[in-house]
Formats: sequence, C-alpha cells, structure tokens
Amino acid sequence: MSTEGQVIHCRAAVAWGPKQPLVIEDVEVAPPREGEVRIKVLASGVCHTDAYTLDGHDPEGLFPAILGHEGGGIVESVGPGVSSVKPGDHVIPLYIPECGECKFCKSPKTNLCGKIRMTQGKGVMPDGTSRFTCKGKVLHHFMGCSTFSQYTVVAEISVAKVEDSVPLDKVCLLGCGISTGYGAAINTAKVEEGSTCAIWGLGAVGLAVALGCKAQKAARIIGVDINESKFEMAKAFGVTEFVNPSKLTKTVTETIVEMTDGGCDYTFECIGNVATMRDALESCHKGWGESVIIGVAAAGQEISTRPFQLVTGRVWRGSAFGGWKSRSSMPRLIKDYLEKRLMVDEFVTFTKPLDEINAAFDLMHQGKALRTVIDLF
Ligand SMILES: NC(=O)C1=CN([C@@H]2O[C@H](COP(=O)(O)OP(=O)(O)OC[C@H]3O[C@@H](n4cnc5c(N)ncnc54)[C@H](OP(=O)(O)O)[C@@H]3O)[C@@H](O)[C@H]2O)C=CC1
Ligand SMILES: N[C@@H](CCC(=O)N[C@@H](CSC=O)C(=O)NCC(=O)O)C(=O)O
Ligand SMILES: [Zn+2]
Ligand SMILES: [Zn+2]
Repeated sequence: MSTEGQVIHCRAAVAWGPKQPLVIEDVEVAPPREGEVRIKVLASGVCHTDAYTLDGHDPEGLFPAILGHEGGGIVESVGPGVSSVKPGDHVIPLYIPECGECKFCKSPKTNLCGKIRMTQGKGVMPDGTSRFTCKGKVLHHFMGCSTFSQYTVVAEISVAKVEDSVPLDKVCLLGCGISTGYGAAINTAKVEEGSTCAIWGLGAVGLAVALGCKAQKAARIIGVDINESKFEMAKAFGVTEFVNPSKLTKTVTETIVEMTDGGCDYTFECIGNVATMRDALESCHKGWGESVIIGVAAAGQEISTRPFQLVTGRVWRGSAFGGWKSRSSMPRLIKDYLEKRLMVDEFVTFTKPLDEINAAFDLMHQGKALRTVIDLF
C-alpha cells in the first residue's frame, strides 16, 4: 500500500534533552512538501558529532530532536517540484547541501552551500517547520538529515543519488566521516607526493585522513592518539608511525619536530580538542607547514597560538565534509569505493539494531568503535 501523501508512523531514536540517553519512540513523519524528499532510512552510522550534540556541546544543538547524519536509504516519496530523485532511488542524505545556485556553490573555493544553512541550524525544514512529531510535541531536525528515524524528510538539494547496487549499510558512512577525512587530505590540504603528514585522533575521521594522505602518495603518515589499541589497526589505513602523547618525556610538538627534521608538511586535527589543535599547528614545518582543523570543539572553546607561528609561514585551515561539493562529488566517492581505492567496509566495527543505539554511543566513548552502523529495520 502506498504511503505517498500520508503521515507515516514509525520508530525513531529521540533525543529529549542533553546528556540523556536516546529513547526509541513512535513518531509521526509528515509528507514531504515542495522541494523535499521523504526517505526510508535503512542504515545510519553514529558519528562523534552526534555524541557531541547529545552531550550538549553544540551551540546549535536543539532538543527534542532526531539526531543522525550518516544515513543511507530509499526515497519513499517526493514533494512538488522535485525532479532529481524519484521513489525507489537509493540515496545518501547530506548535511552540506549543494543547490548549485548560491554564491558558495558557484565558487570553486568552497563546498559550504548557503541556501538552507540558516533553517538547518534552527532544526527546521527550509519553510521553517518540522516534519516530525512525537506524543504531541514537535521534534527538531538535525543537520538537515535526522537519520536516526526509520523515515526522514530532507531538502532535495541535500540528497545524493547512488547506484542501487552499492550496499547502503556501508556507503552510509560516505555521508560524513569517511568523506570528511579523505577529502580533507585531498581537497583541503592538497597533500603532495612525498609529504610528511601527522594526524591527531585515529578514529574514523583520522583514519580516513590517512587514506587520503596515502592516495596522495605521502611518504610518512604519523598517527597521534592516546588510545594505543588504535595503532595496530591504523597500519591497514596507511599510518606508518605512531606517537602516544601520554608516553612521551618531551612535548608532542618537540617529539614530532625532532622526528621530522623541523616539522610536518601537513597536520590534521581529528579530535575536537583545542589543545591538540594547537599542537597540530605547532608541529608544522616553519615556512610552509599547513594544519587542517577537522575536529569540532565544544561551545565556548577558542583556539590560540603565538601569532609568530603564522608569521613564520605556518597555515591554519579548516575543513567541512572534506571540502567535497556534496551532491556532485558523491559519484567520485562511490567510484573510489567500488574500484577499491577507498576503504569503506573496514570502518564498520559493529552493527546494531535501532533499539540498541545507546550501546553504539557507549562503544564510541569507550574507544572501541570506528563506526557502529545502526540497522533501522
Ligand atoms: N569537520 C567535519 O566536517 C567533521 C568533523 N567531525 C569531528 O571530527 C572529530 C573526530 O570524529 P570521529 O572520528 O567520528 O571521532 P572518534 O571518537 O571516532 O575519534 C577520535 C579519536 O581521537 C582520540 N583522542 C581523544 N582525545 C585525544 C587526545 N587528547 N590526543 C590524541 N587522541 C585523542 C580518540 O581516542 P579514544 O578512542 O580513546 O576516545 C579517538 O581515537 C570529532 O570532533 C567530530 O565531531 C566529524 C565529521 C565531520
Ligand atoms: N553547529 C556547530 C558546529 C558543528 C560543525 O562544525 N559541524 C561540521 C560538521 S561535523 C560532522 O560530523 C560542519 O561541517 N559544519 C559546517 C556547517 O555549516 O555546519 C556550531 O554551531 O559550532
Ligand atoms: Zn559526522
Ligand atoms: Zn548553494
């Protein structure tokens, strides 16, 4: 029986408030309006940014909400005016849309489409309203995706179509963590052959940075993490050397500058800690070293360094979704995966049903998971 035009009743993990476990609830999902797409979500990764928001660290974090932004699903129905996808299409929701028309989309310098950013940050659809209710209360959307629900509604410009043959329970991870790290090395840093790179934080994002550095033929990829259990696994992703800051007699910066005859060509911060952001910058080589901030720091945090670090040629950059123009880059990312240039399956450490979604957050906090993929049906 067709559900087109009907309110769908389904299950979702609801974040009722900060620092509270998610609650599996029956929710109502309204039909898509003009320029919107309703998606049956089959799988969703759990990213550190979901935990950061649930823990109350996101200045834009709103509750109650349906979190999740690393999903894969099938279009259930489309609203008026939608032409780029149709029911039955396999898709990945995108937290950075691509309208193709705004000044950001028209610039080759950025992937930060501005078309719906304002409403997305307020947890609503572009018309200013929500498609989710639960127990008579309106729920906020999250990052324009809300993939911890069996059905979600997103803007058409926030949807990338993928081939039916690719496994959605794996390529859902291209919706955030893997694409972010891989692109930060390729697009943002533009790592060159023979470079020396260092990566702070060997979670999914950090290991995807390693894949990007390897793809760019970096000569050395130094992994910096306080969780040594990550080191053995990281070798498979291209990390060539390891530093555990908690086991050093010198500072991490002194250690890396010594190891690299003056510092790295490129460093990447994939933790979200302002102290390690400083370490990553100051471990760059004088004159040309570039540091890319990928980690998301908690509300109120600020970065600092001596301006002399920049005066003497080090560069501080940031990267969102790896600099990929989201919709138009997805075919390249899928191709890299299918042609085995980009590891994806290897990031899935656990799969859990929706009922056990809080265990996925526990595994992340315990440092045991690269990614847990939630199976929503
Ligand atoms: N800019 C963007 O577009 C995006 C940003 N992000 C952000 O990137 C960051 C990483 O995300 P993700 O890979 O999912 O997170 P994970 O939690 O999977 O990985 C973080 C890693 O950093 C380690 N770590 C924690 N503290 C330190 C420290 N002081 N020194 C060295 N290592 C440390 C963790 O160890 P342990 O396992 O012991 O905790 C873990 O291995 C997050 O801040 C996330 O919000 C994510 C996606 C996109
Ligand atoms: N909302 C926060 C910042 C959160 C943030 O930086 N998000 C990243 C993606 S993290 C993915 O897992 C990002 O790309 N942001 C770009 C954007 O336009 O949101 C705050 O207000 O500080
Ligand atoms: Zn994410
Ligand atoms: Zn745009």
